[in-house]
Amino acid sequence: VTVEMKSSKVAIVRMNRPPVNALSKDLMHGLRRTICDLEDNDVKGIVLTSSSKVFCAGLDLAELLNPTQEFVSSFWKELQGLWITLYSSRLVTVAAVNGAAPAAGCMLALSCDYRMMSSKNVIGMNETKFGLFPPPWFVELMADTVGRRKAEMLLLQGTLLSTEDALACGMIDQIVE
Ligand SMILES: CCCCCCC/C=C/C(=O)SCCNC(=O)CCNC(=O)[C@H](O)C(C)(C)COP(=O)(O)OP(=O)(O)OC[C@H]1O[C@@H](n2cnc3c(N)ncnc32)[C@H](O)[C@@H]1OP(=O)(O)O
Repeated sequence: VTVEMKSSKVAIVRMNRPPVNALSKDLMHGLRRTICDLEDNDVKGIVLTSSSKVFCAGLDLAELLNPTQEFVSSFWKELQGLWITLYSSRLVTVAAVNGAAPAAGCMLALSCDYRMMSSKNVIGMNETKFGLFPPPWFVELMADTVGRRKAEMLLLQGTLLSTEDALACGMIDQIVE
């Protein structure tokens, strides 16, 4: 995770785990620590974005291949901790979605106060496409953002929306070129 101060009050927080910013346990820990440190330093707002062409590919599936019970438990704790920290942060949080944002990548964006997204990208929770279902708090985030029925349809079908369709249903707030 890298931090660039745009002024004394606004920080650009970039996920920097090539090639796709898959959320490993370490990346989630680093993100959470970064947000907490900025909160402690009188910063007012952050822009969460990526240093590569993918915003965030969601959870690191490689780390979740044949894990021990202990690892799954600590991974889950880190995931929940990151969500709680970002969602409940006192900072003004803006997601600048500058690449694909599937599954937990979408969760990060929906946990922010405002979402802008570049065109020709995709965002959504596609877990059902590979036999998983998003955790309940992912579901609630989506329902709070786009409405319950729309969320049910998107989540059941594991739909990834284009930037334009995401704007049309309110999943994002602005398209930025
Ligand atoms: C503790 C239990 C938790 C249960 C939770 C259930 C909820 C699950 C939430 C999730 O987030 S699951 C993850 C879902 N993510 C996806 O479906 C995204 C999959 N990836 C893609 O669609 C694409 O990679 C991309 C993000 C659109 C980028 O495409 P691009 O063409 O730019 O790159 P690729 O050539 O596809 O990938 C490059 C490289 O990265 C590896 N990779 C991609 N995604 C992941 C990932 N999520 N985890 C780990 N690794 C990933 C991909 O395999 C390639 O690797 P190499 O072949 O180069 O080694």
